[in-house]
Amino acid sequence: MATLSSTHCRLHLTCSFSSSSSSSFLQRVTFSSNRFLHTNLSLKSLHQIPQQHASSYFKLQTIITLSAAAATVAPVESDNDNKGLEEKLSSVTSLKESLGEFGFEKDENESIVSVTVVGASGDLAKKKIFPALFALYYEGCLPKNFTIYGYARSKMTDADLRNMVSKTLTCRIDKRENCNEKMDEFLKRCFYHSGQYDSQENFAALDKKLKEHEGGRISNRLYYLSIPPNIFIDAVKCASLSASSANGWTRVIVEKPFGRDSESSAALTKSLKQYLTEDQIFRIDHYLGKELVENLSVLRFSNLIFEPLWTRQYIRNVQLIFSEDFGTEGRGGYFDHYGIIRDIMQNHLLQILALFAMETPVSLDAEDIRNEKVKVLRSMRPIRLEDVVIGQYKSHTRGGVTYPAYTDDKTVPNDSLTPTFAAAALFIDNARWDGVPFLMKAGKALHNKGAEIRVQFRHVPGNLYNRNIGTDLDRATNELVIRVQPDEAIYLKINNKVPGLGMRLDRSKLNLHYAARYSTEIPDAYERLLLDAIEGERRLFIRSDELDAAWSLFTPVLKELEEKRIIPEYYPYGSRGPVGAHYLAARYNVRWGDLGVDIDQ
Ligand SMILES: NC(=O)C1=CN([C@@H]2O[C@H](COP(=O)(O)OP(=O)(O)OC[C@H]3O[C@@H](n4cnc5c(N)ncnc54)[C@H](OP(=O)(O)O)[C@@H]3O)[C@@H](O)[C@H]2O)C=CC1
Ligand SMILES: O=C1O[C@H](COP(=O)(O)O)[C@@H](O)[C@H](O)[C@H]1O
Repeated sequence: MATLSSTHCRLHLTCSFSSSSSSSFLQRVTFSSNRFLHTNLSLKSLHQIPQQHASSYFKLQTIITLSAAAATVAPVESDNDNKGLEEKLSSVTSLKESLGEFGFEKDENESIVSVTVVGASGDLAKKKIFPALFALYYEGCLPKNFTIYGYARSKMTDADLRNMVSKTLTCRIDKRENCNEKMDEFLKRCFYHSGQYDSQENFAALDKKLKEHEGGRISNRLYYLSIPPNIFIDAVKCASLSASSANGWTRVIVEKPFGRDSESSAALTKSLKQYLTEDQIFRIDHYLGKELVENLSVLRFSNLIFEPLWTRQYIRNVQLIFSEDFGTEGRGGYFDHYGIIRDIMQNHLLQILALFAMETPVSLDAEDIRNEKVKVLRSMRPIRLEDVVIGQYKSHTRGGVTYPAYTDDKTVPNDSLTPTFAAAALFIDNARWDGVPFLMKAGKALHNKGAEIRVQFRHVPGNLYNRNIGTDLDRATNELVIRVQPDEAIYLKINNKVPGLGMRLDRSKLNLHYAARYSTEIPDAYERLLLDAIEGERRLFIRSDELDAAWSLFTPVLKELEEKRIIPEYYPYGSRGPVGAHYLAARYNVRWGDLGVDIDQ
């Protein structure tokens, strides 16, 4: 038995080989990474892997490389085994040849990945995309051959772009070894091309430059649309018609908003599909790239103690909470057209809800997971207007500082009714979740910044310790908190005996505090998602039917709010938001978990 293992960035792969001639060459390939948790592939089944399973060329290539190496080093124990070795080598050869069937290249040196950031002069590109690409480069996660292009209308030279990007690379790893050296290497791979978003000619000029870098190798091209939504289609059309890869893949990351209701979203999808196939479209929801959101399924499906409790029998309510302690500063123009329900709830919080509530997927494959999420979304009860509370922040003076009202933003109309806060009660009408309120709350200009999932469990029936707990049984229910950000943590509130001779109970936490438990830094969501897009992994991107289901849920209530011109409840900048959110929760016998005094220990 020979065992080999290898690491390629996030991939950990072990091949186990049998030296017995009677068994097939590749007894087992144990393929483990943070997404392929455990997959056994036989040599035969390897030929049958659908392309979406073998989600990146790197993974297959690693198998091939290791297979070849293992065949060479496999211990030869008898004459029979010599014959076995010949078979092994011929299998490896045919395996290598079969790469073509998967559409993957044979050698990393023969291909190159170009990432073009469309809208490179903008806020998101500077704040998130370039730093994420650098972090991936620093960690050795980008392919050996890669080029990064910035594309926008602004007139800039390569040097200007590098200068602009270098200012943003004060990223999480800037204090680490060789950071400056790595930054210089990275910046040398960054280039700029100025052009209009609706000019095929300008994109053709980009194509020419990309080809020069590609130098005849297999070209794989990723476009990141970091531009306002009204120009998505122009840019996709031009990139697709004038600057697609001729011999490799072309993928496009599309930023939200994906429309503002069912109709506009369907129209956007239809237009995108004039130029791209669904497989080429990577609709990003960066919350899916956050570490603790990614961990949700692991927590649930790999711990026996959670999954049996994940049902209406034990869970009283689930809360999905997002808050920011700043307003729409600088983004009022965009925000006023969308509002907090479209900005946060319809996408980020709903995606978390779907992941939280889905049934066990058949596998960790992207399609299996997305199938389960769609089922949840399609089982949701239409949202009633009376189950929604909206608010808008008003000016507030504290400690001598005056904080602006939402409508003080010059790009926002004075009479805007756009909600900057919303709370809603949602229900999933299926066997698992029947009657369990899923409460969402999202707001800007609140007293703190954070995102968390709170799971409140039912009371202990016939609790022996009721007398010790007192009258407020709600305070004694268990609560599981998944703090997505900041200061990532997962903790479970339990009742515990205070040490001593008496019988006094208190509430304590079983606390998995990431900063204390793990020394590794948590990667930014954009790093994970960019890497996934490069590797062709679609699990964390939104499929078009998911998007349709999400809009079907929210569009009617959004329309009703707008048609009836519902006045938002005004709340002071920096406060805890409108009191209406408490009444909404109380209607379902729920108390927002983030408002109580949390336990420190
Ligand atoms: N910023 C953020 O935090 C987030 C942004 N997003 C989404 O990402 C995308 C990009 O966001 P962001 O970087 O903030 O956007 P910007 O407003 O900064 O726009 C990006 C670039 O697009 C070009 N541009 C801007 N307005 C127009 C216009 N009307 N017509 C043509 N070109 C224009 C500009 O480049 P030039 O003039 O050089 O061509 C600008 O630098 C948007 O879809 C946004 O909704 C999503 C989540 C968070
Ligand atoms: O998509 C968006 O997300 C940000 C919040 O993202 P986070 O990762 O910083 O929590 C929000 O500010 C913005 O309005 C919204 O468009």
